[in-house]
Amino acid sequence: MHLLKFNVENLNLFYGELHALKNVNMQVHENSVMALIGPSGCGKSTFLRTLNRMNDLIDNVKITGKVFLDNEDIYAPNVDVIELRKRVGMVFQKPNPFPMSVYENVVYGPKIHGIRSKSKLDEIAEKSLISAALWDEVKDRLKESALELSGGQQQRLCIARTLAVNPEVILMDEPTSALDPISTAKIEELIETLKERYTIIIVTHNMQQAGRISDFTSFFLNGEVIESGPTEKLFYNPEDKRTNDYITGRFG
Ligand SMILES: Nc1ncnc2c1ncn2[C@@H]1O[C@H](COP(=O)(O)OP(=O)(O)OP(=O)(O)O)[C@@H](O)[C@H]1O
Repeated sequence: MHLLKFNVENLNLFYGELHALKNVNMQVHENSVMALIGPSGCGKSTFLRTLNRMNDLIDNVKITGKVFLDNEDIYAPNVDVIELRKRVGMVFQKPNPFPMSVYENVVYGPKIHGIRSKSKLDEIAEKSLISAALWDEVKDRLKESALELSGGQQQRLCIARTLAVNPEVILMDEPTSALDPISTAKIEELIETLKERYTIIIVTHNMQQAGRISDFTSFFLNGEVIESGPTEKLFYNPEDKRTNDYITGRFG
């Protein structure tokens, strides 16, 4: 069994009066893919954002409980949130490249983190684009605006941008929901190779996708984790009737 990357204990999150995450407990293993599924509004994205403290940016949020990353509580007072977000990168639903060149998108993070050497930045750009399965398509277009790439290419560019700062975990919030089936298949293939080096946690509305790409799945409902475990078990032999009802399409 892989080492534990995240260990979440009794996590609660409130947006003002709204109790959006209720006593969530979860363990995520290193070099695995965890899918978060559940109907709209059940707290999947909120939970994902607690793992790199993106909710800190939202007003009026209160969080209790613990989130351990490699046994360190990421909500402890001495935690450097910038460093945390470098270790735990994020890819969003809509590809959001910066309005700059393909190359500048990828080296943006490394530059902010102080890397100045052109040859080093070139190396990072090439390596990250290769890892994001985009290099062959853009190696002659590095100076072009990222906004000229197709949607699927833009999303792989966003993945390359995340990889460029050397993360340990990649959070993905419905990364293929805005993409066509071919681009989706490319991202799914990519996730399969990325998990050899990274831990991946992905929100998806697409149950087939969860079945194809994840090792573990957690089913959320109304802010609670109803069931969490190996994907095959959750899909073919769920313990909770609500899980069964959801995966067989009875609601959501
Ligand atoms: N910034 C916010 N401020 C206040 N309430 C919020 C905020 N973000 C989310 N919520 C509320 O928290 C609950 C959980 O939302 P969340 O986006 O985490 O669910 P989700 O399962 O990811 O939904 P979806 O699948 O539709 O993206 C919802 O009731 C939502 O309206």
